[in-house]
Amino acid sequence: MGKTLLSTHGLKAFYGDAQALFGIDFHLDEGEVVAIIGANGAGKSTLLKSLTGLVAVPAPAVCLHGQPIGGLPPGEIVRRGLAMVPEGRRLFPSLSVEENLRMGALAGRQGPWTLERLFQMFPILKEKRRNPSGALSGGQQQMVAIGRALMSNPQILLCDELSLGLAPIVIREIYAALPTFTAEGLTVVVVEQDVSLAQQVSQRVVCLQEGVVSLEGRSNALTREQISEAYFGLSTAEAH
Ligand SMILES: Nc1ncnc2c1ncn2[C@@H]1O[C@H](COP(=O)(O)OP(=O)(O)OP(=O)(O)O)[C@@H](O)[C@H]1O
Repeated sequence: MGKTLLSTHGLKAFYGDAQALFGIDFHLDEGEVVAIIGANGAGKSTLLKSLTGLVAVPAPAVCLHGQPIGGLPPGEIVRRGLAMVPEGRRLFPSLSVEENLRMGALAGRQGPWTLERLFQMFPILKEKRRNPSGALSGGQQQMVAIGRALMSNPQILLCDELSLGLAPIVIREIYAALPTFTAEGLTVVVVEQDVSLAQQVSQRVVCLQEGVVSLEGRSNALTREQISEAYFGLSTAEAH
């Protein structure tokens, strides 16, 4: 595995007075796919938002290539190579597929990801390039959201619940694109509610529980019991 690209150090995050993260030490090595799992409200989205400047955190709490980036404006963080596919996709529904994709390039960098490259990967988007994105199916909209993030040519792609509301066959199709991203040198984080899927698509799993890391390990080495305990705070035996 490559060297550490991104790291957090005792990361705490707040919404007003309410604390959501309680000292997260997280790291991301070059080229890996890491899955973040955890129950509703565990802090998964808050972690991603803290990395991308959407939730303000102290500068030294998040480092990219060893440089503090915590609390930088989101646009600056995109320029430094982090891009997020947000939960719920957050497209501009009245804008066309192509316009949504081009938005992603505005704050970004030069690199391998162009409109043509995305259209090769997701040919349906080429077919529908002039359609309003709001008229697409959920899976196609997710492809647009991924494509928009890739258009900024990130080093790190953070994906928040790609599978939300999608049929299993569509989810498989979306996740099948991950190896193409890593082959281009991308490092990927996926937040995923489906634990088996999270294990299948990643090399490493990090489980959050109530704002702390409750488990971390190789995806193929963690047992159901370990995950169950880390996820719910109960062992399987206790849960039944
Ligand atoms: N905008 C907000 N204002 C106040 N509290 C928030 C806000 N967003 C999240 N929280 C709280 O922060 C905690 C972590 O939420 P977060 O959305 O990060 O969890 P999550 O693991 O992503 O859950 P989910 O799977 O439901 O998206 C929860 O207690 C949640 O209620």
